[in-house]
Amino acid sequence: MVKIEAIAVDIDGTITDYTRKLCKSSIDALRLAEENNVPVIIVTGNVVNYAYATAVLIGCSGGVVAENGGVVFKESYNNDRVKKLVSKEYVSKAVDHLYNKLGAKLDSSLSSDEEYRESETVFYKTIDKQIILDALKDFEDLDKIEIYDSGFAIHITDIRVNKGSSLKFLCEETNIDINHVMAIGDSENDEDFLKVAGLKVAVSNAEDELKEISDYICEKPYGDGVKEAVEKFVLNKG
Ligand SMILES: O=C(O)COP(=O)(O)O
Ligand SMILES: [Mg+2]
Repeated sequence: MVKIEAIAVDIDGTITDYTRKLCKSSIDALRLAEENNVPVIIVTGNVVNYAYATAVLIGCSGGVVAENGGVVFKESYNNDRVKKLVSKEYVSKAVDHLYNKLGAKLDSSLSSDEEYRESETVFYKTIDKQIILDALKDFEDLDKIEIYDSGFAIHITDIRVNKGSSLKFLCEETNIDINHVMAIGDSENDEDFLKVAGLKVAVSNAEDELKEISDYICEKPYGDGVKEAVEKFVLNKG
């Protein structure tokens, strides 16, 4: 069994419940990991300031991958702590295309944190993903973007980055061997970072596609699943 030297963990649906409330069990488990010198990296589709606050409030020291890989944050970057890894050029073009096709009905679904998003655009699931996919069928740069359904929202991101490529980048910058990272997630936007990590874990509420690529599927959902994985693979309690 590979020795776990860091944990990479998703936020929504993994350390939170389905209403996005943080699970106490995951807070306790991740703090215990940190106390055992296993840093925790937050890997999320949320914006960097939201992810940063989550990391600080829990006590995670490993840095942050935000916006599905578009932005990373690490304390040790000193004056350059937040790094934007891709431009919003193609995403913005895609969003213009969507507005041209679908008009004002998109407005009510646009995520309220859009003004903070550096590299992607997010719509609430009040609009159907299929409507977005259909409207983008004739978008000229369709091969430059990716559409994810995180289970909580629909993300339009740049194909050049994902949670996996940016986790790798962050690990290289901070001298963490990715083969010794345990990655935990719940949804389709987590596949890329589970794939690059040494140990791939899905919480029990995860979608089937993620479970299929995982080394371990938790018996428990959400934060209780995170606790289960930390106890089993980091604290070696079973
Ligand atoms: O931003 C979302 O829609 C979900 O966020 P997550 O990647 O932390 O689950
Ligand atoms: Mg999630």
